[in-house]
Amino acid sequence: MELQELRKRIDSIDDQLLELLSERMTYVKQVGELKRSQQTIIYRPEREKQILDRLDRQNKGLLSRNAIDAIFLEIFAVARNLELPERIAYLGPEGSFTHQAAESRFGGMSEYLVLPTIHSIFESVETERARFGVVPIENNQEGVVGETVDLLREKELHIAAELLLPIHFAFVSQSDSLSQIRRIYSKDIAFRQCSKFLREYFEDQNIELIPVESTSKAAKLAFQEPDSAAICSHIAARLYAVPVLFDNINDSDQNRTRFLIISKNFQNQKSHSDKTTLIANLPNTHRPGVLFDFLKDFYDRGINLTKIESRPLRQGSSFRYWFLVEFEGHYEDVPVKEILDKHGNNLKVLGSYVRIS
Ligand SMILES: O=C(O)C(=O)Cc1ccccc1
Repeated sequence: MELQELRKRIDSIDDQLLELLSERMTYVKQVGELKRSQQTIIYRPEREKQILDRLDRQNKGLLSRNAIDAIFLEIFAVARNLELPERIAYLGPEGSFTHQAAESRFGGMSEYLVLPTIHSIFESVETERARFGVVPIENNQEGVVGETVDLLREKELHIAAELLLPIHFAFVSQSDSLSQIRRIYSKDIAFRQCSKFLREYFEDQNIELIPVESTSKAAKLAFQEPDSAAICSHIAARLYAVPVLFDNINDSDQNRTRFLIISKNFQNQKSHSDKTTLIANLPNTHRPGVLFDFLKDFYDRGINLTKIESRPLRQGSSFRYWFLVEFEGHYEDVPVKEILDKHGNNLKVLGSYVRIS
């Protein structure tokens, strides 16, 4: 086919796409009207997952699952924003990994509130300055982000969804030579994920590792201070114009971070693959078998635990703990309900949401 003819066909498909997208939007609007009359929420991650799974099964063309997800997540976000503009808070400045995570789910059309700390993200969602907040919760090499886990217990918020992001770190600096570098800025969890690199290049040198609130803030500082460096994303390096000296310096190339989307008063309907997160503050944990008895309730009902993390209760000088527990299933499932009823006030459910593998 001639180039001109190919372009003509592409233009014609674009026209059809536009028309179909407009038609889709009229139906979304009608759903929105029905929902408003029922007082329900417009963001439905479990419904979006259902649509994406169905499209993936239908797909016989050239698009990969990732491509389908990227296109349709953007369509969903645009539709939600036309219905009801949504503001999303994330850990900034721009170019942080949390920024990437937020955009991957909420697209280019949402309004973003860029905040300096994880704590301020929780606060903005609590006070409803933002409808949703995106926070990192754990890394598959390094474990949990303590600040996020502790805030989940302190604040009365819910988990609407989870998402996973591959993480690749770059080492960036204005300096031409490593010997001129005096300080390295990054987020605490990022230093730990690049420990081999830091040992290999900087063990013998007198270099300060300075933890800051985010890797993108680190990149900004590295731009301002030529005798410093930062560990950050490629995107942050480009955004703040700091040259990349080493790429992919993470200890593991399978490095992934899990993020949560938090919201106030959010409840998901059941999907076919849900996960639930709860906080267990069990009484008498100094006695033998208390945790065992609790976990046995899950075992007896065939519920698969995916995570248990103990965190200090911070009660006086004691060494006592509460637990963040995650498992497969939805809080409306009968076996899960039985456990919730049995342990009543000792458990706080943070949410059931679509499980991402
Ligand atoms: O500092 C950032 O860029 C963040 O968004 C937090 C973070 C840091 C390292 C890995 C994943 C998330």
